[in-house]
Amino acid sequence: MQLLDGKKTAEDIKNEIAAEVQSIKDAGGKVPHLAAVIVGTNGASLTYVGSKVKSCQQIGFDSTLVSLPEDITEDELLAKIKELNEDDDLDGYIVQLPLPKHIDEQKILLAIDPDKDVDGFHPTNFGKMALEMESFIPATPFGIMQLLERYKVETAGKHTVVIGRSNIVGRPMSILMSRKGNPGDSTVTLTHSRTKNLAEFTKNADIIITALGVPEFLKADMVKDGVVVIDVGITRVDDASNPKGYVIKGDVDFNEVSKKSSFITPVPGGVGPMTIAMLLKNTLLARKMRSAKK
Ligand SMILES: Nc1nc(=O)c2c([nH]1)NC[C@@H]1CN(c3ccc(C(=O)N[C@@H](CCC(=O)O)C(=O)O)cc3)C=[N+]21
Repeated sequence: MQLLDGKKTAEDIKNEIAAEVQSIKDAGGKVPHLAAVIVGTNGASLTYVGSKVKSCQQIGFDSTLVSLPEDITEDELLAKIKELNEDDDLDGYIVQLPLPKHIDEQKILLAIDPDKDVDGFHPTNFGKMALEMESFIPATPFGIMQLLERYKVETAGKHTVVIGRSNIVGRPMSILMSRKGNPGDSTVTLTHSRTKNLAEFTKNADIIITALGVPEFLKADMVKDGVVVIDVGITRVDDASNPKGYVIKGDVDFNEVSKKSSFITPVPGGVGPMTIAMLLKNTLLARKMRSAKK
């Protein structure tokens, strides 16, 4: 069993980006500038946005945190987005999801300038991804592809089973694994809450990618020997014995499933840190594209 160490790989990627930022600076250029919009306060969202800001400082990006009240109207949020689209200093931004229920998420994502959409959630970028054109790849799927690439996990001709069809992980992941190239060239099954006999699929999978949010859902008897397991689940489970008051659990029963795996990601320290690294990578790409345009 080999661990796919997201924490270490994310550090490597951040160091590579930091070196590029330094050479931009040396050449007298403008460093990338990333903003995050967060509406209201949710513990997990704050953690994520907090580590993003910290990473920006670490690698020499400019960063802006746009904190908006929970009761902001849709029109007010759209006005803010227009402002960010027009801000010439800003290279890319994300609008942290989920948004409060009174705001139409689709409408907000459509308003983001696709050239600044470093989350890759705008239909233009999603479409380009599906058509194998160059685009911003959503950070979590992009991070998973990087892990597979850097650890030289074979994917061509393999049967990949994705569990979960969310717009930000499961569905884009199924598209990326079926695209031509390495990693890719996989035969993909996208499973979800209406799938019957899920274990019949997972037992036949060479690669399993779980993005479900159900702690320890995937058990050892659901996988075959030598399987590659990518665990995208991160659920906070109350735990009074932990100083934080909670522990983070993935979708995979790691202790048992790891015994049968050829490669497996841990939680925490797997896909999560990669997500942040790839968001930074997309922001660097956005900066390069914008400077090439002028
Ligand atoms: N527009 C938007 N884009 C996102 O990419 C996005 C989002 N909204 N909303 C929330 C989810 C969640 N997400 C995480 C990223 C990193 C970790 C991460 O680094 N996790 C650490 C543990 C962190 C902890 O202690 O909670 C780990 O897995 O090792 C977690 C969660 C990005 N998301």
